[in-house]
Amino acid sequence: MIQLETKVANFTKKDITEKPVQIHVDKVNIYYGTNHAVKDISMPIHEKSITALIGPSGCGKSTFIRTINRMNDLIPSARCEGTIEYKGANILNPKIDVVQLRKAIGMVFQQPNPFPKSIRENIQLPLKFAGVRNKKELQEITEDCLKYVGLWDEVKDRLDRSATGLSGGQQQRLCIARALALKPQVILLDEPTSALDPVSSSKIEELLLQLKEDYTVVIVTHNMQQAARIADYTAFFYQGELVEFGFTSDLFNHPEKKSTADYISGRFG
Ligand SMILES: Nc1ncnc2c1ncn2[C@@H]1O[C@H](COP(=O)(O)OP(=O)(O)OP(=O)(O)O)[C@@H](O)[C@H]1O
Repeated sequence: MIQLETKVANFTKKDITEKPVQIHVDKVNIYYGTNHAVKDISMPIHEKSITALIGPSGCGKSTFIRTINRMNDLIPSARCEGTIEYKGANILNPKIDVVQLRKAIGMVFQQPNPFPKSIRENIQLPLKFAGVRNKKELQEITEDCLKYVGLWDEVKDRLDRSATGLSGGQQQRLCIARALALKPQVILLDEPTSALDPVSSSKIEELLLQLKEDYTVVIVTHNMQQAARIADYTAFFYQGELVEFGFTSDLFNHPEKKSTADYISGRFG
């Protein structure tokens, strides 16, 4: 049992109004060929909350988060078993409409990956692909999403310039805006700030706290202070297993497992 000196989160357990579970993960196993990368994971993902996935390199965090919107389908050797129940269906069912799934469950990656197109096209191309044709509607959604991520004032005069001319932090906020344009319910973020400077990272953290008012957020992070600052729930992964899951304040202040305590106190990882 360890006590961190720093205040790990700006809430206590009793301040959280626990939201309903939106995604039920049950006995999920993921393999790359014979490598059993994720082992028998079961956990809830609560709606309009931030759930952080932490753990040392190679413990399966990215593999697991990618499975929630079937991004692992793109890896030929990947195979997944178990149930991830969302809206009454199993996300892992091969018959599920993956395009619809990825609209509902968007993803943002470690390296900002805007399309090498204009800022406007970054928001509007996925919308056009999804069938939105009305110019006024396209313009409104573009403005709303860029405002939501706090980018509108910075880019409104250069919407037709290349997105690759933006700073890393701006690009990452654009990628979040692009995901929001498709009106998702859930946003998955795989180490969204690890390639950014501290000021840009802090803006993204503020944005994530704002996002959870309207969206369910799942984030992989190597930065334990970040998990402690923003997450309502934290899951500690180690060697492919989910060692501990709980309220962030409990997990950081009163970890139940020795390996959790060792990891969050920096004794390994
Ligand atoms: N595309 C892939 N093909 C084959 N094996 C993979 C692939 N991606 C990950 N793995 C393997 O799956 C296991 C878990 O890796 P994963 O990247 O999910 O861990 P992680 O916790 O996200 O690590 P990191 O924090 O370094 O990103 C590792 O053994 C890794 O080598």
